[in-house]
Amino acid sequence: MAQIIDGKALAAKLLETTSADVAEIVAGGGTAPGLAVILVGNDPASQVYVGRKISQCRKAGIRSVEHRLDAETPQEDLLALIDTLNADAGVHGILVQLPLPKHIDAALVLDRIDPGKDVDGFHPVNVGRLSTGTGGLVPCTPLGVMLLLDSVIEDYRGLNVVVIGKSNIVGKPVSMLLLEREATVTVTHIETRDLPDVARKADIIVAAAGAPHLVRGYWVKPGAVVIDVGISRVTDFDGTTRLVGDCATHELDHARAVTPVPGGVGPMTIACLLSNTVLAAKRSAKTIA
Ligand SMILES: Nc1nc2c(c(=O)[nH]1)N[C@@H](CN(C=O)c1ccc(C(=O)N[C@@H](CCC(=O)O)C(=O)O)cc1)CN2
Repeated sequence: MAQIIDGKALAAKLLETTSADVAEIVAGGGTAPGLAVILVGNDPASQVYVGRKISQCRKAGIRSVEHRLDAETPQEDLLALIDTLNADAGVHGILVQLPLPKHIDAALVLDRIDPGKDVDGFHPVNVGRLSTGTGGLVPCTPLGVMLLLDSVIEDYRGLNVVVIGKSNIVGKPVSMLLLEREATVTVTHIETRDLPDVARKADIIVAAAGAPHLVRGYWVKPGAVVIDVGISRVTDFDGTTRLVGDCATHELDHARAVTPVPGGVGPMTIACLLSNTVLAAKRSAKTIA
């Protein structure tokens, strides 16, 4: 039976450490870290995620300000709000929830965030820093994936990792983090030939394709570690809906360890957002390099 890596438990631990960090900053006379969360439109899943981010901030002692904008908000208004938040010394982290409505150029918006406040790690400066291994803020989901992997793997050197999906949010940054640990990383995507054969050579699979149950049992070599980043809502015959990942976890008994969906990578994303906010606050106060 494969070990189930408990993302909820690991996220709870990280949140405890983050809360303790915040308490220490405040006890030392510093300002509590502040996070601004921008949500444009009414996407139901985004509303849930933003709600969770705000409530976790409250629990950790992070000041959070929510900016809910109408779906029709002009791009210029969103950019102007970011300019205001960039200039606000009480705001240490700025996050624009994705996806954005179609009339808004997401790249332009993300580029407008001060890189030091870019707690999502999506700004080109932070992307560059990650790819050159020179610090910066690291995107939350890839950071969460690494912490989950660190709970079962000590030494990545020479391990074969197959990343499924080449998105800017997960596939590319997680590949950079794994390269830093000297793993041998293969990034695959929709055009990759013989994907099951490629995957079968992996010691670690990071599945981030957003394709329900794409990774079947025969794709996974015995003893491999499988991190399932995908979260899709599927409807059963009787009309009930449920969340499933990119991996057919019920076929992965021969794996060494797997993350569940829900309860794996998802909770880590929010926990890492909070720890990035504290890191950004410490850097702005120059208490950390
Ligand atoms: N600005 C950003 N936008 C988006 C990001 C991001 O990191 N920054 N990631 C995703 C959405 N996301 C956070 O924003 C996110 C997704 C899922 C979860 C989560 O905890 N999932 C649960 C199950 C969810 C449920 O119960 O409905 C789980 O996997 O256990 C947290 C955050 C896209 N947008």
